Order: sequence, then structure tokens, then C-alpha cells
Amino acid sequence: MAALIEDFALVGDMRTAALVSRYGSVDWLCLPRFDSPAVFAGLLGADEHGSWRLAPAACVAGRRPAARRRYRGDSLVLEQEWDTPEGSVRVTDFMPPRGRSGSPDGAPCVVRVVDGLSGTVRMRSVLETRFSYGRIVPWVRRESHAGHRRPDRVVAVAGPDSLWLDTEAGTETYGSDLTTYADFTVSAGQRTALTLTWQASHLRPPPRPDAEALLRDTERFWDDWTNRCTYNGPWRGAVMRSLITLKALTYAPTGGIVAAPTTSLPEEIGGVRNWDYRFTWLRDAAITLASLLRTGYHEEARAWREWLLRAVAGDARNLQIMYGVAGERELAESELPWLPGYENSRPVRIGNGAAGQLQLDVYGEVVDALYLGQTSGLAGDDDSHILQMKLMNYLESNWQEPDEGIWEVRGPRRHFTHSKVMTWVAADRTVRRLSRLPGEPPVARWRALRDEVHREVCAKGYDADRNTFTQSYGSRELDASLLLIPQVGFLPPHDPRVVGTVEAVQRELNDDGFVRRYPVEQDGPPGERAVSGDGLPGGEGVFLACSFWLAHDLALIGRRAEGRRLFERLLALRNDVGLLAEEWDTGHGRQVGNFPQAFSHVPLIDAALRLG
Ligand SMILES: OC[C@H]1O[C@H](O[C@H]2O[C@H](CO)[C@@H](O)[C@H](O)[C@H]2O)[C@H](O)[C@@H](O)[C@@H]1O
Repeated sequence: MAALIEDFALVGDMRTAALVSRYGSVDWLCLPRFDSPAVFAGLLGADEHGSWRLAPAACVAGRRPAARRRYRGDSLVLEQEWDTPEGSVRVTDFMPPRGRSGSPDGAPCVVRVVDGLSGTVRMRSVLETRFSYGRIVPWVRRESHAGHRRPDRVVAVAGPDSLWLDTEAGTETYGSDLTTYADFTVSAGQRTALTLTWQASHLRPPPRPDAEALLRDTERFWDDWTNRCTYNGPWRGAVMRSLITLKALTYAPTGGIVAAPTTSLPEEIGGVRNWDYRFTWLRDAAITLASLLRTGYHEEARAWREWLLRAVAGDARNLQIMYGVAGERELAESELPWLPGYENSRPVRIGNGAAGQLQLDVYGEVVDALYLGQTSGLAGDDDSHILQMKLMNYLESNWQEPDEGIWEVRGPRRHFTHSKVMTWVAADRTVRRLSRLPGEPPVARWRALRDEVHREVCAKGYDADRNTFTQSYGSRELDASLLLIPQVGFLPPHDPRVVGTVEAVQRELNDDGFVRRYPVEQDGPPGERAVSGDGLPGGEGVFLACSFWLAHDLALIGRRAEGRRLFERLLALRNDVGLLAEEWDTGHGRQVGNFPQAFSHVPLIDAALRLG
């Protein structure tokens, strides 16, 4: 059985990422890119779907977790320690940022350094490589180098992939039952390392990684990066960990940012809400960019803006709400029937059908991010100005269409209030932007659009009897996206309609003090599961982003102490290494959904900035 979601920590190289459990097992890793097929998919099944376990031999056999674990300072270098009757050891896991000095020629590599802390401990590595999301058992062979005193290399090959296991003197490797074992002992003060390097199978073998040099270089990389953070408020540790996570979700060659490095971690254990998040959503990436800008990370923000300009180049009618990390458009959704799914949550999906949806809010989020870039002095504004005008022209003729909205509902399109509010945001930021430019730009046209949208939202998206905005025009349902109304400046925080909406969401979408994104039907007809308003059967956890938005809003409407209390409770939901999935299951007290999730860590940062 896979570990709990919160049992995992993240390591990555800004092109892909691995999940390492507290049991010492790498259970998720896609190579060479975030969206490549997984070589370890044990997360969505069992060890036999691919995993790499490394721990004291007795703990591997008995699945004993590490006694302690932490990231080394502000870095993505993970340390886990086991205590055994024989002694104690530390395993340090990381992925070196690619293409830096010492890194094997840009080849992705997982490094596992083992330090003896006390006594003499027998260690075991159990490697089950299963290419193509757990389906393909590779050919495994040993490569020895005549005349070299270094141990043999073990290489697993299938189709386009090869994976090279390197060990150091004193480690014995052998194969059995489609598994590669490596046994060694480590005594106090000794250190040894195992590395696993991916290489396209038609290329020459990758050089042996130098684990020591890579560790030094990786630490230096994270030191330099985290020293650039400008946030020094009361929650620096949580904010820094969130920023490091966002950086780890960035695909360095292009600046694209994945929503999460996983697919199909369920929003309900045993349920069907299992989606692939290894893509760049304009919405998620736009809000990420804003958080990065607010905390001093202009370089990343600029890289994403350039990614955006390339990805959406062309006719605005062809804009997608999400792309591959290099701007790819074909993200067809399919199922992997051979994977049982995380705790039997089926189906496991790859690709994402939401790519073909109309989500009008995305225009507002993108224009807002461009505006923030423009007003924060990001260099190279010209193209972003052209893009902004293209988006506005499209929105002007299409904003009155119904859409699938921020939550990507799979039911019929609706006039979502939040989508219209974000149309207002796009027009508002355009008016503000143009008013700053010299000459006589056509501000009047966008001002008229802005005011028309505002009037319509207040007339059709607001329920005067209940003093709350509603999920869609004319509906009685609430929606947590309405919490963004004061944050984007659509109405001032103290407007009675805003206060009424915040209070209504807090009251009616409440679950244990946290917030659901919308009402989800729990009961179906006898023998059947109900289909919810979002077009899907079953339920889901409370949505962490929405819960952070509530904490943020409470501060905006003058209930700061209450906001801080909620914020602190939310921080307590992070796992022991500071990571959050998309949702929280209040019934079982555990994280659910893809992990770690940018859309949770971004509102954490924004709320910290507001509440601090
Ligand atoms: O709820 C159904 C939808 O769930 C996913 O979308 C969610 O994740 C996105 C990425 O973080 C986020 O931008 C969106 O607001 C969320 O609702 C899934 O990707 C969709 O395919 C699915 O329809």
C-alpha cells in the first residue's frame, strides 16, 4: 500500500521532481520531464509499479519509517534518519539542478548519500524500474569496465529510456525477481552514495555522477536562490518552503510552471476526481507569478511572462487555458487501466480534458499578472502590451458567453459570477495601464466595458435577499471563488455586499472551519452515487486555496485576529516538511489531491503577506 500523501517529501531539479516517502522509497518520478511517463509509479499502485527503496535492511523489510526527516535548511535537499539496534544512519536525497558544474551533462539524476551516524548498519537498496507508468519491465544488464577499480554499473533499458545505477566500492549489486538489489554496510563516520541517472537509450552512457560535488553545488544553488527572498515576516519558514516548492515546480528551460508534479492523487480517497496536474495552467501560473514578484523573484516572473508570450502566440481565439511546460497544446486525456490508483482511486488519468474548456476568468488572471509585471518594472514590456490588447479584443466579444469557470466543471456551461468578475479585472487593469501611457490611448472603450460588466455582475450575480453574491447568475448556490471579489478590487472590502458574501461563504461552505469550493452532493439515489453540480459523482475535501482566501478576506474586512487563527490552523495542515496537497479531508484528517500543489502554496504566501 502506498504511504499517506503527507508521508512524501519533494526533491527536484526544475525539470522534473520525485516524491520520496518517509519509508525511504522514491514512489513517483517522471523522466526526463515533469510530464514524461513515470519510471516509478508505485504511488498509484504498489512497489511493482516502480519504486526505489533505500533504508536499513531491517527497515526496508519491515517498512519502518525514518525516525526524523527535514530539508537541509532552506533547500530541496532532504535528510531522513533511521535508528536501528545496529546503529543510526542518514540518507540525503536530492536531484541536482541540471546542466550545472559536476552534473552529468544535463542528464536527470537522483542522488542518495548515506552517512553512518553511529554503530554499523546493514543497508539495502531495492530498485524496481518500471518504465511507461509502471507497465514496462526493462532489460537490466551489468556494465563492467575492465581495468577500472570502480564497481560495475547497472543499466535498465526499454524503448527510449535507460536508467543507470551507480554505487561505490563496498556495495554489492545483484538482480532477482525483476528487481535490482544493492547491499552494503555503513559505520559511524563513513559515507557512500548511490545515484540513478536517466539517459535517452540511443545515446552513449552518461558519465558517473560525482555525488559529493553535486551535493555541494545543489546546496549552493538553493542558498543563492533563497537569499534573494525579500519576505521577512512572522511566517518566514512557511513562506520560504512554499517559494522553494514553487521554484521546484518551474520547468527551468522555458519558465513554464506545473500545477503539481503528480497525476491522479484523488480528491476523495476511492473516488474518481483524479486529474493530471503536470501542465501549466494560465490561472495557476499567473497567480504564482504574482507571488514571486511580491517576494523578490523577478527573474522567475520574467521567465514565465516570456513563456506565456510564446505559448499564446497566434490568434487569441486559439488561446487554451493550459499548455504543456514548453507550450504544447495537445494534452488529450486518457486512462491507464493497469494502474490500480492511489488507494484504489480509479481511474488514473494522464493528459487533461480541461485543456479544451472555455474559462473566461483566465483572461483576467493573465491581464492582472501582466499588469503587475508592468507596474513592478519588469523589463521588456512591449510584447506583453500587444498580448494584453489581443486578449481584451477577444474578451470584449466573448465575455457574455457561459463558460466552465475557475473550477473547470464538467457539467453544462454557466454564467459564473467569478468569470465575469475576472472580466472586470481584465478591463480595469487595461484602463489603468493605458491611462499611464503617453498620448491618447483608447481608454474610453475599455472603461465602458469595465463599467458595463460591473453593473451586470451587481445586478445578476448578487442575491439581495440573502446579501451575497452567488455562484452563477440567478442561482442560489454559493462559491468560494467569490472570496476573491475584495482581493481583486471589484468592490471595497467594507462594502456590505462583500461582508455579506464572506460571511455567507464562511457559514454555508464551512467544513470544520475550512472552506469547500462549492456545495457537493453527498447522497445519491439508492445504489448510485449522486452527480454533483460540477458534473462528477462523489465528494471531495475542503479546498485549501479557498480556505487561505477566507483567512485573507477576514483580514480585509477587519477581522484580522480571526484570519490569523484560521491561517495558523491551515499552516498546521502542512506535513512535517511544510508541503500541502490541493485539499484536506476533514473526516479522516489527511491531505488529498495532487501534491504538492502550487494553487495551495500561492494563497499561503499571499495570505501571509496580508496577515503579517
Ligand atoms: O474539479 C474538476 C476539475 O479539477 C481539476 O481542476 C482543478 O485544478 C486546476 C489546476 O490546479 C485548477 O486551475 C482548477 O481551478 C481546479 O478546479 C482538473 O484539472 C480538471 O480537469 C477537472 O475538470
